[in-house]
Amino acid sequence: MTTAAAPARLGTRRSTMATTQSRMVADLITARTGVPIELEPITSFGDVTKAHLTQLGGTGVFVTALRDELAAGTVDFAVHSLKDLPTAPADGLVLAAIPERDDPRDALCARDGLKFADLPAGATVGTGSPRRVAQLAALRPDLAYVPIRGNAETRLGKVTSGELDAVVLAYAGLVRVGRVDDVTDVFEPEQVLPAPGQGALAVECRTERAAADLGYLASVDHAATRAAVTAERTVLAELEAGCAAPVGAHAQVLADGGLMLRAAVVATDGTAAVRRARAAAVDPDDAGAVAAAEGLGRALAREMIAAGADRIVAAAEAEAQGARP
Ligand SMILES: NCc1[nH]cc(CCC(=O)O)c1CC(=O)O
Repeated sequence: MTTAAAPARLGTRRSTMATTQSRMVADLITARTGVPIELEPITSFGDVTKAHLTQLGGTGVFVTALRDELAAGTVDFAVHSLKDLPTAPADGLVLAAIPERDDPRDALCARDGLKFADLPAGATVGTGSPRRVAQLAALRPDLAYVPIRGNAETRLGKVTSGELDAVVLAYAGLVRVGRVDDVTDVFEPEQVLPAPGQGALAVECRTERAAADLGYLASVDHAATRAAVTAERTVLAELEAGCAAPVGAHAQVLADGGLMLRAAVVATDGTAAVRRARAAAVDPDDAGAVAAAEGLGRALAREMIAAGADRIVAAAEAEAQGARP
């Protein structure tokens, strides 16, 4: 139980990006509610293993350790990168707040200030994301895509050391670790659709506490972000795809209050793709906004499945299974 005097305990992974984003959320909560918060660093299996992400079954590994501490009551709430959260809800836990998202786009960090179009044929591009490889290979099949692991600093080091010509990372993550100056190009969603929920954070706590002593977490929820990421993640869920699947999705609240959702499923070799877009009248401030966003995501996913998207997802998952020891 958190007393009025004792600071609330916020569970966070130890990486620079995780602690920075947790501190961002903690400061926002304190600014809006006056509640003092202290960060409790937690080590996840994903942080200590050298295995490739696809061999670990996706980014769920980063999440499990934080959720164990929430269930045990050793921390009061946790901050995750939303895109790392499995779409299936966790028993006894709830996303009490989804703060306003940062820039969701993917970014290129290349040597010599090079833009994507200027990379020479055969240039090496490092990424651990099948979603990025699939979409980049469709744009530039003449480049060599190299699987990489590690935090943002480790990945950027492969470019400065000359091991790779470029790496691709999320713009939001680069901002949070103070490395936005390494960005040499940014991919618009029309070129490379981000991961569902990319750039957004999620504040998670035990369900019964969200409506009780942790009710103040709702103070940092951002309705337009919640509607957008709900639509994006519903596409992923409906496709029965994991966080490591070659699925991109991005939703935007339109000026007229509608919600425009775009999604793509692209074969990891860039040869086959299903891309669709659909809009719906979703007012983020309306009580039914989340349900309407789910309906939009479900409808778009079913349209994509009818065009063969599930077969591309299944092939990619089989390929990833084949890569796991
Ligand atoms: N698992 C890696 C991860 N999880 C969230 C982000 C980016 C930050 C965000 O999406 O909030 C990253 C790094 C990356 O994709 O470059």
